[in-house]
Amino acid sequence: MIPPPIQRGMTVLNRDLFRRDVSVIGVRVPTSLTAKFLKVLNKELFNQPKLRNVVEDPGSNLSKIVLMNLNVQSLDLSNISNEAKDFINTEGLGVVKHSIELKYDYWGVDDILKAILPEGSESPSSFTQIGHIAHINLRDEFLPWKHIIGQVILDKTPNILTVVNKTDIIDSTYRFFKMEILAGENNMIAEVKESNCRFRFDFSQVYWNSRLHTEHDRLVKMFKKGEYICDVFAGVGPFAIPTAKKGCIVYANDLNPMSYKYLQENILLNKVNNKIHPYNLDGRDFIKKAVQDLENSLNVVGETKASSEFRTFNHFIMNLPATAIEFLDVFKGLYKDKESSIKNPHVDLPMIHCHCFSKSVTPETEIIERINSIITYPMQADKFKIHFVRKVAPNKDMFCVSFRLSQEVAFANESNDDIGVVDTFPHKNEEVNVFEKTDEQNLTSKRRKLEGKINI
Ligand SMILES: C[S@@+](CC[C@H](N)C(=O)[O-])C[C@H]1O[C@@H](n2cnc3c(N)ncnc32)[C@H](O)[C@@H]1O
Repeated sequence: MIPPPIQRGMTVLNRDLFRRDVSVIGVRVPTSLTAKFLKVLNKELFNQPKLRNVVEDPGSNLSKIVLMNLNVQSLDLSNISNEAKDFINTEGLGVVKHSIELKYDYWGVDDILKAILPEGSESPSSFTQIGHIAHINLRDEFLPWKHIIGQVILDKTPNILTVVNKTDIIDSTYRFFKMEILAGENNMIAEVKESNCRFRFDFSQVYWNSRLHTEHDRLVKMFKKGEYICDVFAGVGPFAIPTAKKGCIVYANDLNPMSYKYLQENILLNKVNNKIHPYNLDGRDFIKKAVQDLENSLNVVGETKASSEFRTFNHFIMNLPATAIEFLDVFKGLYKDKESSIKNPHVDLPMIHCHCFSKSVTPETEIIERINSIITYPMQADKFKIHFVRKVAPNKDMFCVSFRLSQEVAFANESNDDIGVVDTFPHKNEEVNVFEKTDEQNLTSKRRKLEGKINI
């Protein structure tokens, strides 16, 4: 690939400085002979990405110019193959100089950034796409060029209207990242499609991670139509909504008022309002309330009364990996009032799917120890199924531990009211640093092209 002109020291993107006139040697060939001549040429051909080997001849409409490789620099064609030379001589073809003007549009993100950033830098061009938003995580060394990097990604990526830099500062409660807009529209309301459902949310105020797609699908697949599912840390609904769509009854909760707002919106968007009960509570309060609400609702429809069989959730989902294990104490004595009806061999206590991080070299042992110390009625290691979800940092992995709530824990003679509501983490609302819109016209035309595509 012909590189763009080097522009070290550029701090504001000037696209006009990315012009390059490339001088190419060409052979003027009658149109009728062009195909034959091309067969003779091999290594001699121009062969540059996105550029033609054969161009119009400005001097005649009866002939074409066949462009030679950039190694061929002299009109005497000294370094081309004998076969090609013979063809040219036999047919009496003329040799000309041809000029090609390359502009900013010709090069890709990496080419442009390599020309601007300090020599030897790895191009920081990789990003994750959330709807129309590209988010990158720039290393400190690239921060002086952050707006240029954002603008080049914006210019060269179809469907992207906003580029943000996601910093490592995470809201400790609601788990969303502080981010700043580097280029494009100040519009953080993303729409994405996952598991055949639509999700709309403000990416600067709620948690969303497309890398969890497989984990969302894995658990959703596990649930059977008609089961009762309790999603304790539901976010904007990536477990809850597909689960409801497959015919489960879902109780879904998130403490972040913005997640709750978009969870409700997504429930409507996906037409599952008769299947999901949304809550905006702390996880502990929610678990107690959801268990009670489900029981009341079953009583209303006569299910529990009609049979002496106890019914409750089939599954709890607890995806708050930083602290979910600490919430497991709420299950101690959660069903102690139901002991007589539940101690029926045909009744299963719920499965709990609790996400967590581990930095241990023996994560299984470490995780089980942590869970057992919280539930205080230790369970054997073989009662836990531990699934590796993903690597989140070089020495930190995310797991999902699945286990069935034990009778010892469920009927423990402890009042889980004593546990109280623990606000484990102070809430820190980071402000999103918003920059001026850039290249309004480009964006408007891009948006027009995108219209109809975004509404998935
Ligand atoms: C890691 S996110 C998971 C969201 C969603 N389940 C997913 O898979 O994308 C954890 C969620 O828990 C919520 N959260 C944090 N602390 C909470 C608490 N004490 N009670 C309920 N929700 C909480 C956060 O707002 C966040 O949306």
